[in-house]
Amino acid sequence: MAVRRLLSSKFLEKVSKNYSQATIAGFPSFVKIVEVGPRDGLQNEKAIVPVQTKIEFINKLSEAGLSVIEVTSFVSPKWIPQMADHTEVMTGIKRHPGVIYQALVPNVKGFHSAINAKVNEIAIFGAASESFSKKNINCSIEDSLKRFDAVLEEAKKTNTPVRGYVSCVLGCPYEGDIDPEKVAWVSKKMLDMGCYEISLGDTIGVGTPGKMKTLISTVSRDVPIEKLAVHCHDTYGQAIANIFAALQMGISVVDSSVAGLGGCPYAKGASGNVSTEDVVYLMHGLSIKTGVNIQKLIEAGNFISSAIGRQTHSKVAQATKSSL
Ligand SMILES: CC(C)(COP(=O)([O-])OP(=O)([O-])OC[C@H]1O[C@@H](n2cnc3c(N)ncnc32)[C@H](O)[C@@H]1OP(=O)([O-])[O-])[C@@H](O)C(=O)NCCC(=O)NCCSC(=O)C[C@@](C)(O)CC(=O)[O-]
Repeated sequence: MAVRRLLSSKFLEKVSKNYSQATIAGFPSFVKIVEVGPRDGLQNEKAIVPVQTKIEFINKLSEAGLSVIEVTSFVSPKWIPQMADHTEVMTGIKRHPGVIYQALVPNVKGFHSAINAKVNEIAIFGAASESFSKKNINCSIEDSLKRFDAVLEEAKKTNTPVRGYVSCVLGCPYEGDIDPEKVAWVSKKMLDMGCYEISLGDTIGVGTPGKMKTLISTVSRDVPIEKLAVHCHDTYGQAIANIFAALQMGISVVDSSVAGLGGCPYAKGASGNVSTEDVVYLMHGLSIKTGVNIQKLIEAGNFISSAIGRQTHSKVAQATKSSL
């Protein structure tokens, strides 16, 4: 009975209300969550998710109070068929004031399509591993940087903010360990091109907290800590621990995917991102503000999980369900 009470939604509310208390020393007072579920979460789904389902899903995420939502990607439909409906989805969603609706863009062609669909921001995506770069975007790291430079030049003309992703920061499915210095080098290049934020992607979720701390201390010598974000997949169950370690290092931007959806089609075996519900629960438990309503977030996660016929990977959503 006591356990059921602990897991009840009232308990969730209580944890969420904790964040009105004083911030715990050493942690940020606010963490920006970048919700990547509609893009990273769905891109790997074999069955095409109907446009209306995606739109309803994104509208629910907006209602949950997320301030940044990665809606889709303007990539080649031959490479990622699930994102071929990018324009319909981007133009079909209800825009909430103050919410940034972002999309992934690999090249200038994608940039123009994204701008025509009225994205607020774009994200370019590179890697710290040569092999992964070739598999994912069909070019070397050096060539990818030239492509990104061209995108950044276009973005300046329209004052479009650009975020940068670096994949394989804690390991690569093809090369194994990746030198943190290489991650720092690619991150600095993207920053110098004009990216306002660099998201460090543990694409295959192999990192552990000690490695995360070494990575952040290396990269933050070249990129200011306030411009860094972490993007953790949960393949080995380390994502929440890695995010906690990142917070201790001063990180205050975290990418996550509601219901723990996702995986990269060019990183075999990689599971979904850390679930947003679990991240929000962690933050609120640490008295860190997120602006997210956890109940509405869980509803959005349950909605998409049932629409695509999958169990949620969020421990918080599972606990809430089992207590009902
Ligand atoms: C980069 C390319 C395009 C190069 O692909 P390519 O084949 O080398 O490109 P291309 O320039 O030779 O063009 C080939 C065809 O694609 C078309 N094309 C070319 N560009 C576009 C575009 N923007 N939109 C629509 N169509 C496009 C182009 O028009 C042409 O069409 P065709 O003449 O054959 O009919 C391709 O490799 C690609 O689209 N890759 C995307 C891969 C991807 O989306 N991966 C998943 C996202 S990354 C990720 O998940 C990791 C992350 C970000 O979450 C962080 C982490 O976890 O680590």
